[in-house]
Amino acid sequence: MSAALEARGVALSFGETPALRGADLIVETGEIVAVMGPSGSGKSTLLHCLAGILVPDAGEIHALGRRIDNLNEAERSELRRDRFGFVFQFGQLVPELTAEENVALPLLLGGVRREPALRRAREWFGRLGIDGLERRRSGELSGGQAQRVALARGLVGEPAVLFADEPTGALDSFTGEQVMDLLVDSARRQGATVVLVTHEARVAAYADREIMVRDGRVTSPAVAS
Ligand SMILES: Nc1ncnc2c1ncn2[C@@H]1O[C@H](COP(=O)(O)OP(=O)(O)OP(=O)(O)O)[C@@H](O)[C@H]1O
Repeated sequence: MSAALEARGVALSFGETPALRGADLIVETGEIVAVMGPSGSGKSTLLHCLAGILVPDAGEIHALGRRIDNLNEAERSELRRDRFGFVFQFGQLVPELTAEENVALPLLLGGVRREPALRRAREWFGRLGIDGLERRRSGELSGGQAQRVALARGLVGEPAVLFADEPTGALDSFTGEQVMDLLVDSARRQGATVVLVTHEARVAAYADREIMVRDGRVTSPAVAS
């Protein structure tokens, strides 16, 4: 296996608050890694650094065979748009858009024309068990339905890496497990690498490997054994 993502000695502070203090991590291609650890330990900050959203103060980030921490904002934004997918805790759908437009959004931003983008978006509704909801707006969806729409949006562009930050955090346990089943199944089907931040052991159990972040460092195990 080759590495999809690597953090080397990554440090980042928010003002006086150190969030990461020398985090090391290697995620292999196609691997599903759960990032666990106490509240405030730096899990989300690590995900944001690996995804090129935040730039570390020190250390290096490598993604998909290139160093990314020294790219400029436009280059990182292009990388995120073209190669990464994202799912967040509260779905963060655009309320003015229909569900299918939300799913199509990464394709539209990537330059795909509206009709083919919507066609590809619609394919996901059957796949994720939410057909019939294509024209609804986010205010007309249940939490579980909205999170499936968000998952479809994260995967529609066939990203090399899916970043999921507490994707089930706002869901009851049954709905959360349904969303995790779909996330893992779809990611494996696409061969996507997944970085999953969660504080729930039940959710982490879906991953190939669990890593622990404490006080801004990866304490166990930073590399697949
Ligand atoms: N935008 C920000 N501005 C200031 N401090 C921040 C910011 N984001 C994170 N921090 C601080 O950085 C540290 C790490 O935060 P981070 O969100 O990465 O932790 P976490 O492990 O994901 O926590 P949780 O499980 O509670 O979401 C915390 O001390 C947090 O307060």
